[in-house]
Amino acid sequence: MTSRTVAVGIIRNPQHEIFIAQRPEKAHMGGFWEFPGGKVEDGETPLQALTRELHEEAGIDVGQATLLSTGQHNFGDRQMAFYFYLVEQWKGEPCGNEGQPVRWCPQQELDPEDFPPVNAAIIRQLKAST
Ligand SMILES: Nc1nc2c([nH]c(=O)n2[C@H]2C[C@H](O)[C@@H](COP(=O)(O)OP(=O)(O)OP(=O)(O)O)O2)c(=O)[nH]1
Ligand SMILES: [Mg+2]
Repeated sequence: MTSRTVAVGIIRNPQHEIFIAQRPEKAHMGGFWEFPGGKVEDGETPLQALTRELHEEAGIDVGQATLLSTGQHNFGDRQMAFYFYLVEQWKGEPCGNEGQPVRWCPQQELDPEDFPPVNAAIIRQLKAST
């Protein structure tokens, strides 16, 4: 079974809205909403991958990122480890840099059902932290 590490950015503004993007229909977990991010490449740390992915996908330069939690998910055909970072400082205006649908969602309105299964725990954690 293949095993990958994924770095994910929870981009949160001062109004406690979170920037989310919709995965392309044909991608793995297609159609679900996600926190921008992607796979850690050989030779990268998760934080380096986060910075690269948020530049590519959301058009921002990460200032500071705090590791909130990690998670593991067995998707049946693949095993993945996740690093969920909270990003509250960045340069630029987050956008769908790859043409993907994006929106700002109030933290308390995040619905785990809109996201891949591994996101449920971190969404619960965010909502509990107000
Ligand atoms: N970015 C992101 N990926 C997630 C989340 N939840 C979740 O299960 N995933 C899964 C979907 C994908 O299988 C994997 C992320 O890989 P990706 O498809 O974004 O990879 P990437 O940006 O490096 O893109 P690519 O080069 O492989 O096309 O993690 C999430 O909240 N954000
Ligand atoms: Mg990605």
